[in-house]
Amino acid sequence: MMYLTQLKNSGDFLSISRENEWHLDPVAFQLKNGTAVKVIDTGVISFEPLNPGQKDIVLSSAIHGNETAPIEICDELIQKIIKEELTLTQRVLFIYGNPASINIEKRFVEENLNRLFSGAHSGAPANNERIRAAKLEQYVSDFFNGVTGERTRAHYDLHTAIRGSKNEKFAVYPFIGDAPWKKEQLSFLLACGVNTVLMMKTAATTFSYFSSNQFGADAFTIELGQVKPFGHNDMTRFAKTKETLINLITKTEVFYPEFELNDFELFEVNRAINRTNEDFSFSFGDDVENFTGFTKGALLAKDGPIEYFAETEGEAVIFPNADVALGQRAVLTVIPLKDTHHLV
Ligand SMILES: O=C(O)CCC(=O)N[C@@H](CCC(=O)O)C(=O)O
Ligand SMILES: [Zn+2]
Repeated sequence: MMYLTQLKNSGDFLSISRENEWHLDPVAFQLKNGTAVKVIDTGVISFEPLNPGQKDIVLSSAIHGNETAPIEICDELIQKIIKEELTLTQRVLFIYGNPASINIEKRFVEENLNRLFSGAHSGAPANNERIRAAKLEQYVSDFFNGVTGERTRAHYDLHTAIRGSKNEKFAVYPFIGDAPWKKEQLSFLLACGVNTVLMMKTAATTFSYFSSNQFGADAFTIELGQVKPFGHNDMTRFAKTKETLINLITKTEVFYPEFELNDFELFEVNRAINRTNEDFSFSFGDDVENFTGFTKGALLAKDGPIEYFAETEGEAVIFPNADVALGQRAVLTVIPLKDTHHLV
C-alpha cells in the first residue's frame, strides 16, 4: 500500500486524507502495543485495542471543511495513537468528513454534508457529498455493529460556528423522542468546556442525529468556537476538550464531577426558520453573535414576502446564515429550557 509507510512513520492521516480527497484504498495493521488500526477510506480510520473497554466512540470533524480547530484536535490524537504516545482502552472511529472541502477551505464543495444523513443523500442526482454521506453512514454502522455484548455508544461530531457566540462552546442534543437527556453526558460536555446545550425537538438530517436515532448513541454536534483558518486557532481554548477526549479514549472509566443544573445553560429550540426565497435577509448584521436575544415583536428575518418577528421576549438566534440553499434552515431560535425534569 502506497501510503502505509508514510502513515506508520508520521501518523499523519490528515495529510494522507487530504491528498486522496474522495477515496483511499483500505489497509489494516497492528501497533506494537497490540492496537488494531484499520484505514477504512479517506478520512476514516478505526483503532481497536487488544482488550477494549465497553465504549464504542466515534469522533468526527471536517463534516464542514473550514472548521479547522476540531480537525487539529483529531489530527493530534490520531498521530499520538499511531506513535504510541497514547494508549487506547476503547474502540474509536475517527472521521474527517469532507477532505476535499478542507482543501478548498470551504464549508462544503457542492452540498452541505450535514444535511444529507438518515437517507437524505438519496433522491436527488448524486454528487460527491451525497455519495460520501451514504458511505459514512455505512462506516458508522459497521463500527457500531462490529462488536457484540454490552456496549455504550457515543458519537461526538466536532464543529466550529461561522459567527461569534455569547456562549463560546455549545452542543446540540439531537431529538431523542420521549427518552430522557443524560446528566452523565452533560457532565462530559462540561468537562470539555461546554456548558450550553440546545435540546432539539424534531428529527434532523445531521450526522449526530443519525447516530443517535439509528444506533442509540449518545451523540452531539459540538460547537467548540468560531471558524478560523489553519494556524489561526488559539489551541489553548481547546485544551479542556482535548484532555477530556483523551481521558475518554484512554481510560477504562471516567468520573465527572456530580451534575449540577446551575453549571449549565440549557435551551430548547423554539423554531427553525427556513429560507424559501432567493430574497432572504436578516434584520441584523454578520457581527450579531449566536445566542443574541431579541425583544418580543422585533423583526428577525424577511423571506421574500414573509416577515418573521420574535415570538417571545429574549428569543435568541443560533446559526443565522442567509446563504443556505433554498428550503434549508437559515436560523434556529432558542428559549431557555422550560422543563428540566426530563434529565436522568
Ligand atoms: O455557524 C453556523 O452557521 C453553522 C455551524 C454548524 O455547522 N452547525 C451544525 C449544527 C448541526 C446540528 O444542528 O446538530 C450545522 O449547521 O450543520
Ligand atoms: Zn459545522
